[in-house]
Amino acid sequence: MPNSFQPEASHFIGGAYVEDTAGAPIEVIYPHTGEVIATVHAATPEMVDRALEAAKTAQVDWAAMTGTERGRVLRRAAEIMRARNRALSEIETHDTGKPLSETLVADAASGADALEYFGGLAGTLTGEHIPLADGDFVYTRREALGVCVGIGAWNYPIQIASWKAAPAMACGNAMVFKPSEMTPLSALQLAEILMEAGAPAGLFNVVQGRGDVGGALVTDERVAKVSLTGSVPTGRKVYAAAAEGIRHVTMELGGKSPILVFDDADLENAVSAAINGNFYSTGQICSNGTRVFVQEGLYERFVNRVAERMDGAVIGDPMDETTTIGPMVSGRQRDIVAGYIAKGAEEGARLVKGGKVIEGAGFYIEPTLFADVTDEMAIAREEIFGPVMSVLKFASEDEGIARANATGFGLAAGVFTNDLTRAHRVSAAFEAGTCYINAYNLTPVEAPFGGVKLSGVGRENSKAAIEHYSQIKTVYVGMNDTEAPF
Ligand SMILES: NC(=O)c1ccc[n+]([C@@H]2O[C@H](COP(=O)([O-])OP(=O)(O)OC[C@H]3O[C@@H](n4cnc5c(N)ncnc54)[C@H](O)[C@@H]3O)[C@@H](O)[C@H]2O)c1
Repeated sequence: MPNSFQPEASHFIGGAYVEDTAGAPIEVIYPHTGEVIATVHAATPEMVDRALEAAKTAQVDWAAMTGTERGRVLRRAAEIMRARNRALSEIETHDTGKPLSETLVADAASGADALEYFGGLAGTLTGEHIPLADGDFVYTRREALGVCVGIGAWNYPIQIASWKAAPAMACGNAMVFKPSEMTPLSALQLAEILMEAGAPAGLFNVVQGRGDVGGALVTDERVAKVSLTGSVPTGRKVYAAAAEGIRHVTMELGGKSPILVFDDADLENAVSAAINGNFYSTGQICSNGTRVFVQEGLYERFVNRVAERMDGAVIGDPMDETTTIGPMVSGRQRDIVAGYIAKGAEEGARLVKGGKVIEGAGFYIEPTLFADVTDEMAIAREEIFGPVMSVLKFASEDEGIARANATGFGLAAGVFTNDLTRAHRVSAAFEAGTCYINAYNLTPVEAPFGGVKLSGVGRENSKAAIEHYSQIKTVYVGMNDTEAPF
């Protein structure tokens, strides 16, 4: 068993690794081999309490620093993260099974972007001055919320941790982060990096555990804000639990996003986007465009071309840098996907390519293409979170938009067309938080990211995230005598 992935201890609290073996063990499985590569322990109530207390204490002095000083720490952390990109990517590949060809460019690299971006923004955060009658005025102070809780999903562990921690810390908050129990390793690395970059002990803490540990964090009275990345069912629970204490929330939840490909689209670009938007990270991406609506005139050519291009997928050892499709994160997730594939075939979709579980120790399944999918089929309605593309046929623009929006989700949407006005008209009509024109699934830190409808509330990345990690205090200044009726 490779033991280089065993962390020094399960949790990172108050600036140091902390172990408490009284918590239930959680095995970390390498999805390529099914081997246990590390074991951590779920946080006991005592660990949760210590982490929240450490965050509460650290937050006071951190918020008193200038934004420029806070930003310096974040930008230093970004540099350390970039310098360690390969080691962090190898951890992420072993934790998630995602190929190294991806983790080298999309995980810690994106986390570093967030630290750098919000590090740069920290010094610019200000309130405003509002002049009133007779010399009175109001000024506003942009203040931190306090202790924030971050809860992560397993598909982009260090990216999710960084996307939450960076804006939180830029605004003067402290954080307790709970990674997904499937992928507990890399958030500990982020905690180490932040300490090395000069963050005070207790500013960013990591506790391990399952939903019960998440639940304990969400309802603690020391917590001002909860940011969750996860599924809609978990989102409902966490949002409701946070509401009890009137806590701020950001909910980054699931999706079933549409891509509309019109007859006049550039075929190769649309096919590339559909491949990226369904098979990158073996399909385990919230904003994937899993319902690909293709206009009648291009439909057969599109389906054939996707199938041809799928022959170029390199499935296998995720540590081999030529691999483009790794295993699913777990046997359970692979079985869920296999179940959807069986249902798709049963419900009459045309299986064009793939569809089979790849037998062996790892959790592999073939990238799968279904054509002739209809709106009522389970594969067109439910989030699969695996490498399954559904292609549906449409005729008119109005029909395409109506069907694209006929879902409870609203995370992302894409349109491929060379008609300039149609591209903008369709984007305006999409019920989605992020829309793409002749592109798909790019998430630069400068752009707001988040969902509408069941896909969530709040935005990550960009200046918009600042609104979700700070609050405005109004200070009214009287410059005149105070009048009273008696
Ligand atoms: N919108 C986004 O930015 C985004 C990004 C990645 C993944 N996702 C979504 O995440 C899902 C896949 O991730 P997952 O399977 O890890 O999600 P999940 O909902 O099962 O778990 C997410 C996290 O919530 C925790 N949790 C579970 N129950 C809880 C409770 N009652 N209280 C507090 N915390 C609790 C889990 O331990 C985990 O850390 C998909 O639906 C995907 O679309 C969304």
